[in-house]
Amino acid sequence: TFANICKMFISMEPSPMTDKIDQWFGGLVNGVRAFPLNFPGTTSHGGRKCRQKLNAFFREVLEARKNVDNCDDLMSGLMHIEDEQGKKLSDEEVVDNIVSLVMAGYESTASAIMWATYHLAKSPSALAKLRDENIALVKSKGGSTLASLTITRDDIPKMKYTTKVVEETIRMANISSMVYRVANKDVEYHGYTIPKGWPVVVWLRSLHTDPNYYQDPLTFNPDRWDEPAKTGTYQVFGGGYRICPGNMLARLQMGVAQSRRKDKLSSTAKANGWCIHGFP
Ligand code: HEM
Repeated sequence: TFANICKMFISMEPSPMTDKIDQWFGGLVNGVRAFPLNFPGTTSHGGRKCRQKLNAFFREVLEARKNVDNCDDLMSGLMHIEDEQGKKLSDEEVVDNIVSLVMAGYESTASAIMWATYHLAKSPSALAKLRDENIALVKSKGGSTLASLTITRDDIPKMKYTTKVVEETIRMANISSMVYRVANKDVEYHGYTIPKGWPVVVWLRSLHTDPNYYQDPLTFNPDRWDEPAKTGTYQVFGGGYRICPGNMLARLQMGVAQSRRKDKLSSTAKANGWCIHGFP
């Protein structure tokens, strides 16, 4: 996947350098999730260093493009895009967009697919239902094996159980466990006042595991999505103007990944004694 990202974003072919960039992104993601202690040796500090290396690298690519740009990739698109007044993005904004898009769109979906694998492996009944749906889909398209299944847009509405698996996975996995906001007016909350202008961390994970909203919240139960969540209680992709713009793409990618599931996951899980570890 990362090799594809490098091709699409900066027309770069796989090389030892792309491996290095992948590692820097890994370090950056760890740093973002870590406690923000910025001194040498901490994960947060390591993340900041990775970010500096990424900035320097993408800046170099961008500078080289200023002389000759015959590429048809994301960086080129960002360099040339103009708003209604003809204003272009600054160099810093181009680099920031590249870094945030890779961070937001790559690790997030990959982690979510990993968590789906984990939960399905621990839940043989859910895996069996998913498999039944996939096999029915294969047959409806005249195929005989899961490997032959190619999902098209028309298939998506038929993948009802798959959709429930996807929603239940992202509810439980909470890949983005929080969003950041600023209070735009004084807010009273449980006897406390959050003054206007204060930065606030909205801890989404507690919302999605609150027994007031989700019965038996730590149990993986895709069928709970037979009923929609109560308004405001499901914000895996954030909300409002800043809602994740990749949310439908992520759901689609996760759904397609589920269509190739084998039925041997549960024995692998048992053999390996898998257990849940929260994100740091
Ligand atoms: C399971 C996968 C994903 C999850 C759980 C997720 C979750 C989130 C969350 C919670 C936010 C913050 C929204 C807010 O502040 O209200 C966000 C922002 C964002 N996401 Fe995602 N995301 C996922 C996949 C993706 C993908 C695939 C892309 C792009 C290809 C993407 C691009 C972005 C961008 C650019 C932002 C920043 C939006 C802004 O600040 O205006 N995300 N995402």
